[in-house]
Amino acid sequence: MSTKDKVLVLKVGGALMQCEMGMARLMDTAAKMLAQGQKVVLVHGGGYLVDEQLKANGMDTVKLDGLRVTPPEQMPIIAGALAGMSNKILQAAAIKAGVASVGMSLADANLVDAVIKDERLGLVGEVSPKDGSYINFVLSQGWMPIVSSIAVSSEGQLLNVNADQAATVLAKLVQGKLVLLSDVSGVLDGKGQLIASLNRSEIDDLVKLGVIEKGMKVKVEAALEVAELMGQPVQVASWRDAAQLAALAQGEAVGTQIKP
Ligand SMILES: Nc1ncnc2c1ncn2[C@@H]1O[C@H](COP(=O)(O)OP(=O)(O)O)[C@@H](O)[C@H]1O
Ligand SMILES: CC(=O)N[C@@H](CCC(=O)OP(=O)(O)O)C(=O)O
Repeated sequence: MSTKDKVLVLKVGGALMQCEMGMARLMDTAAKMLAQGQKVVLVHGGGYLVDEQLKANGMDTVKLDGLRVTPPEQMPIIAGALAGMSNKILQAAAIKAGVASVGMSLADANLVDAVIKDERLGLVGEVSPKDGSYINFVLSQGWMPIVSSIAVSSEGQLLNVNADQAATVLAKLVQGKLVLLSDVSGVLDGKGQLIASLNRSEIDDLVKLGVIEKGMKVKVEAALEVAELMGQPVQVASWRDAAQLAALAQGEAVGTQIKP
């Protein structure tokens, strides 16, 4: 299978939804890729919107090791911000760029199995791939799935899944190529310089030193899991950087390569 035959699983972080220009550029890039026959799954976060909505409802944000502690009373607001607001803002940007999309979440069509990850985190989900038939059907129609990281357990409980982890599961489900786009150009070293590539032992060292922390720690660990499982590099780059997006559309390596 050539690289282009592989589905591209593109994950964007929540800061994108606050940047009209960033969304327009990203969707133009997606439109170009689709026109070239490249299948794209867009997975999104929305952490900033969740923070805003919790605040507007008088609730606090607590994070543990980059993951949001999710008490039951926050779940409706979190689901609304991610599966509702963020998902539809991105669909609107897609439509504006001429991209036909299907807005969905991890709860759709048996995509994943979801369980509570760790009682200390409340309603945070851990997901594993289950059934790719619906997402593959959507891709076969030339539509772009836009997927939020809200899942539902077999007991019918809504669960909040970190969006980088959601992207890894979808990459496994469609055997795709994973690119994680954030608001930084990649993984940065202690001096703020872009690191071109990282393997497990280098990541462990930088985590121990506290250079890679919070959301970036979750991200590189998610990337490493897919890189090792699928024997291919995962890229961490930025949706803000027009040059990186243009290179991505050409199938070039961008940002930091997380290598098996
Ligand atoms: N070594 C690092 N290099 C780059 N960013 C880092 C690093 N360590 C921590 N970060 C933080 O991680 C953030 C990206 O993670 P996160 O906020 O979860 O992004 P997203 O919402 O795009 O998934 C950066 O904006 C930065 O604040
Ligand atoms: C469990 C957990 O942390 N869930 C995340 C889901 C959204 C997300 O990951 O958004 P970004 O990609 O913008 O960071 C949250 O509630 O913020």
